[in-house]
Amino acid sequence: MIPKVYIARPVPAEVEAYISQYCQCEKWNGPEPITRSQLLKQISDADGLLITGEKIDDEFLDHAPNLKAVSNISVGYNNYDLEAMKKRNVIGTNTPDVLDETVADLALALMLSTARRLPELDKLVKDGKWGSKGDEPLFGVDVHGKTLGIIGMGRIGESIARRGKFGFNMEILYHNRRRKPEVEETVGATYTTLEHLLRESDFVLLMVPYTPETKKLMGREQFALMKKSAIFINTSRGQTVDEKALIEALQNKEILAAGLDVFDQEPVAPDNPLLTMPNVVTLPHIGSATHQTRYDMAMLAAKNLVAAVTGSEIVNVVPELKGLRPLKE
Ligand SMILES: NC(=O)C1=CN([C@@H]2O[C@H](COP(=O)(O)OP(=O)(O)OC[C@H]3O[C@@H](n4cnc5c(N)ncnc54)[C@H](O)[C@@H]3O)[C@@H](O)[C@H]2O)C=CC1
Ligand SMILES: O=C(O)C(=O)CO
Repeated sequence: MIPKVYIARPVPAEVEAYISQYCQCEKWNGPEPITRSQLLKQISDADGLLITGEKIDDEFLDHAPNLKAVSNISVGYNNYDLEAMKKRNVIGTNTPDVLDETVADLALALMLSTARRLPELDKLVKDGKWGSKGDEPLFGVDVHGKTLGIIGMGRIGESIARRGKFGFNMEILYHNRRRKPEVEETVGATYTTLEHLLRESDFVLLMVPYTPETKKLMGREQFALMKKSAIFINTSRGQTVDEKALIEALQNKEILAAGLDVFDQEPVAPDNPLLTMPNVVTLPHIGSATHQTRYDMAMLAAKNLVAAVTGSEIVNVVPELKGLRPLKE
């Protein structure tokens, strides 16, 4: 039997063609992203699914009794209810490695644009107010030579650390679930406690996955430990931050500024106070969004999916679901 797969997100034609060589494909063609209720109607006979971040939980799996594999076009897989998937023997995959350098570029871009106030000053120039903001000088703060504290020294964290060290001569502190001697060796990074990192860093950058353990990892207490002159960057997931505490820390000038690619609620609510703060640079979750990298991610996700539904060796099963074998029909 040829496996049936449902492609819930737009993918390049080559990616669809690749999947079609092995599977019977259906895909979402709507102009807007597929909604959950629309997706639930499409999956009743699917063996495999290609998605980006849709929640895979008990309710979802109840609608997909044949499902063997879900392939995320993203490295983060906090959308997987791992227990629900384990219970039903549904494999989940993700797309690590191919996006590391692109996301690291974006993290540095966010650091630079927050420190040097690029969006604010870009707007000034375009509004015809070259060089003037009343009496206030248009000065920012340096990035080079400062201390960068990375929370979550994984694949992307390491790519960021290299840029900080070798591109900007920064001192790198890191906090991670486990110590990484290889990064200490290659980048000269120093492993430290979260508290020490927060106290010492000029830039605090969050690059952990979103898990029950990292939920609101940055809260009121953590922001209070940061230097008043420090900049907070979040390129992980919005839920790793207590957003209310971040807003208060900015309002109370406990920290200088923030650069955010991710938010607790996405798309971010139009009345979110972060959107009106000139010292906050906001992006619409575009860490990996270059043509090449999104192509590579989609192709990798397609290969993971095809391997999973055809019973070949799958490259990127997420660690918590390794060892599952799809039930044979
Ligand atoms: N903004 C964006 O567009 C993107 C965001 N991401 C997010 O970044 C995350 C990280 O991606 P990778 O570097 O590929 O993952 P990774 O698994 O290689 O690295 C994550 C690191 O965080 C550490 N960690 C986990 N829990 C921790 C805790 N409680 N305290 C301290 N350290 C902890 C792990 O030990 C690991 O070293 C993804 O899970 C995703 O949520 C990833 C890509 C793009
Ligand atoms: O891959 C991820 O986890 C993202 O957030 C988008 O690339």
